[in-house]
Amino acid sequence: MAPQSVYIHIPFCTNKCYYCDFNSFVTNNPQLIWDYLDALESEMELTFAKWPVQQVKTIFVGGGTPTFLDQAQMKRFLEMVQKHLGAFAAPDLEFSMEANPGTTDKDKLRLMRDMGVNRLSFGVQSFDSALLKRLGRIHDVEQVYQSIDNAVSVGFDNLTIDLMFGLPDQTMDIFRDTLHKAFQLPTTHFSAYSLKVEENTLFHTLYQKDQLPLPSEETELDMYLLLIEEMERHGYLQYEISNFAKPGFESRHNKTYWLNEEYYGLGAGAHGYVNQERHVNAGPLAVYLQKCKEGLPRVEQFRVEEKEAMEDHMIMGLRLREGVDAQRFERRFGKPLREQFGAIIEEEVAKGMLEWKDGGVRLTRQALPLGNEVFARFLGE
Ligand SMILES: C[S@+](CC[C@H](N)C(=O)[O-])C[C@H]1O[C@@H](n2cnc3c(N)ncnc32)[C@H](O)[C@@H]1O
Ligand SMILES: C[S@@+](CC[C@H](N)C(=O)[O-])C[C@H]1O[C@@H](n2cnc3c(N)ncnc32)[C@H](O)[C@@H]1O
Ligand code: SF4
Repeated sequence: MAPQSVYIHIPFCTNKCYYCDFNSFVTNNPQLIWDYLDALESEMELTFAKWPVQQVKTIFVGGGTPTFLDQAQMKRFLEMVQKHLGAFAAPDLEFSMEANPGTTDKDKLRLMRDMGVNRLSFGVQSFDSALLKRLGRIHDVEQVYQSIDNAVSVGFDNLTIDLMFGLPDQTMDIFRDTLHKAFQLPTTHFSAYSLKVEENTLFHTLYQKDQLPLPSEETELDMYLLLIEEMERHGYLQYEISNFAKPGFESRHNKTYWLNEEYYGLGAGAHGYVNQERHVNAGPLAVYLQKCKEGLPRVEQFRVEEKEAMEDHMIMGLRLREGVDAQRFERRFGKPLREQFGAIIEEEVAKGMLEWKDGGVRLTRQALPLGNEVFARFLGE
């Protein structure tokens, strides 16, 4: 069965945020973007010729900052998506695009909506202007409201917001205020991540010099618990460690990943999972562009053997609040979940980290902040 989800990466940003190590580049050369779009189209052609699309249920355009594209570039990009995927779109296609406050005028948003985008993911991070500056974001709080107003006014009704916590000098009160402001907005979904200090970022340099005043681990945990409590109180159900949705508005694209299903991955640095093989594309722009002239832009590709697929299945699936469904596991691998992982599961159940519920196994509430420790148990056994 061909993948039913497509990820497309747009690796450009106005500025590099101080904490970010995602594959993104700052450029003021429009030609580079046009060249990138040509390369992307050649990757699409080769990919879909080799592994033909049957039906597409989700498309996710991420970055970088997809809305960094100007009106003409956005039009070219969306026409390309239409040309290669339009005929295969499921009637209830979820078509998400990341949008950064400060890069979303009404005309661009209207074009996006007219060309089929039906879900926007706003990178807001915080409703505290000082903190936004501290993060190196290009927008202030006013621009968040403006962007969301623009989106609603051109007809978007499925909006998600990314937030971050555990940020330098962020107090519980600042975070509580951010949540309070977030709940005033017409959103169906939130993602909230605790800051990870990544190598090769300004934050990492500051951290090493002891100049990054992060909240204590205890405060960070309190923020996470506050997040869960407040989301629930406002009707957003926690369906994954970092994700919350009004009922029916879970991200179907991201569920592809958590359910360990296959997806096409296109663009610089994108990863994909097609025909039982995982692959990673070249990240640096020059390499990606060059490789696309010669064929597929992949730098890594490997077949996922059954044992690894089972481990992935656990590690990804346990992120979901519904957990890993035992029947689904058995249907996919022809082997009962208890037979493959029973011993580890029972040990973790005894420790209070996992629990059986509705025919599946999932993290207990107390294990939610400690997921990584549990996931590690399923690796390389
Ligand atoms: C971690 S955020 C979550 C998005 C948002 N919170 C939502 O649910 O709509 C998504 C980011 O992960 C990265 N990403 C997702 N899928 C990817 C893929 N297949 N290949 C490469 N990067 C990917 C991209 O950088 C993208 O901006
Ligand atoms: C790759 S970004 C793309 C979204 C978009 N470019 C933006 O920043 O508005 C996806 C999300 O990952 C989160 N993120 C990025 N770097 C992070 C880090 N070092 N620690 C925690 N979350 C991070 C942010 O919430 C961000 O919105
Ligand atoms: S806008 Fe998003 S992708 Fe770009 S540098 Fe900032 S966090 Fe990273």
